[in-house]
Amino acid sequence: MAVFTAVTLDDLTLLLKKFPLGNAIAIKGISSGIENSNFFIDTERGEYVLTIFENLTFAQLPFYLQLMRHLAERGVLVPAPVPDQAGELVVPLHGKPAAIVSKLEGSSQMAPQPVHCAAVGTMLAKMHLAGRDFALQQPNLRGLDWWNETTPLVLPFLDEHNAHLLRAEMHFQSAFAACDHYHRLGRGPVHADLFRNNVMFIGERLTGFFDFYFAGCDTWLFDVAVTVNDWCIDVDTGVLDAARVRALLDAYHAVRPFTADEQAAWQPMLRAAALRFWLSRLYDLYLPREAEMLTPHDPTHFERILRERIATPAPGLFA
Ligand SMILES: Nc1ncnc2c1ncn2[C@@H]1O[C@H](COP(=O)(O)OP(=O)(O)OP(=O)(O)O)[C@@H](O)[C@H]1O
Ligand SMILES: N[C@@H](CCO)C(=O)O
Repeated sequence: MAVFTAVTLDDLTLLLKKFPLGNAIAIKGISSGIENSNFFIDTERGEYVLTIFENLTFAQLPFYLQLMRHLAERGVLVPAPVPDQAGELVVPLHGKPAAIVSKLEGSSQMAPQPVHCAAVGTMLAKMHLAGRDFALQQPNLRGLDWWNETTPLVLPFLDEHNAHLLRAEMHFQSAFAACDHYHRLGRGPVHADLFRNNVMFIGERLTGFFDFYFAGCDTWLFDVAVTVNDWCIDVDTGVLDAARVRALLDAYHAVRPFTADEQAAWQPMLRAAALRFWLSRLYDLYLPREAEMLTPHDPTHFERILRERIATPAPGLFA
């Protein structure tokens, strides 16, 4: 159950007085999700999603919501935030920041085939291109600096085998981030968490990307690597499925062609993307925040993926 802050129909009626959405008709808590309180709301103008942000502050939210607005205005399929009568995208509700966004149709595709991966690749490339003229800047808050801060916090909890892997990979990634071709990689706003559960489909048609609350400015290739490490694997082993990898990468390449620098950076970037989620899952498991209310995700999944990416080269970005 992931409604941490309750909202009644009366609360919604009051809130909607500030929005051009007509009267409130119904509100229903959404049970999935571990970060925020989410609700489907029915209004006289249609169906929307209301989110109360449990951890992000008023100051942090404009980057995410304005990015979603920017992308939606450019035809990228993402929830469009609804401004209130004063033009604000973030409003207070029960003392916490809240936002209303359009509701995407469809559901998550948790057993993707190449056709789904191709649709994700196409939309991801469109998103990267559409983000090029986005004015706000925010670093990826789960990037190398955060890995450096987090590694010493989780190391004491690891056995020698995993501690060795983590130290060695941090060493490898620090060298990678310092090399010339890394600095030539294309950059911009990235989703940075585009897992199967953050994309909607109706059948084979992609209807939208959502949950932008780990977005930040980073290399586009990092976003591709995060996405491939989730969409194109056998979930039990972490081994890449060549047909799905090819479908996703070819579709992306057709919209925004990969560069030679990206090709050279691809194998280390897949490792970086695995490390990022291994670390965050270790952190959530061993150092849970006070407000954390649900079971953390299993870190061993990403330990397995990291070991597999080190052991087995992935298919290249292009032929
Ligand atoms: N714009 C939207 N349109 C349709 N459904 C949505 C939308 N936003 C959220 N949802 C639904 O709400 C659920 C929870 O949302 P979300 O994943 O953003 O929650 P969270 O607590 O931020 O998540 P997470 O666990 O992924 O960190 C989603 O699985 C989806 O079913
Ligand atoms: N996608 C992340 C959770 C944060 O959305 C994970 O699987 O660890």
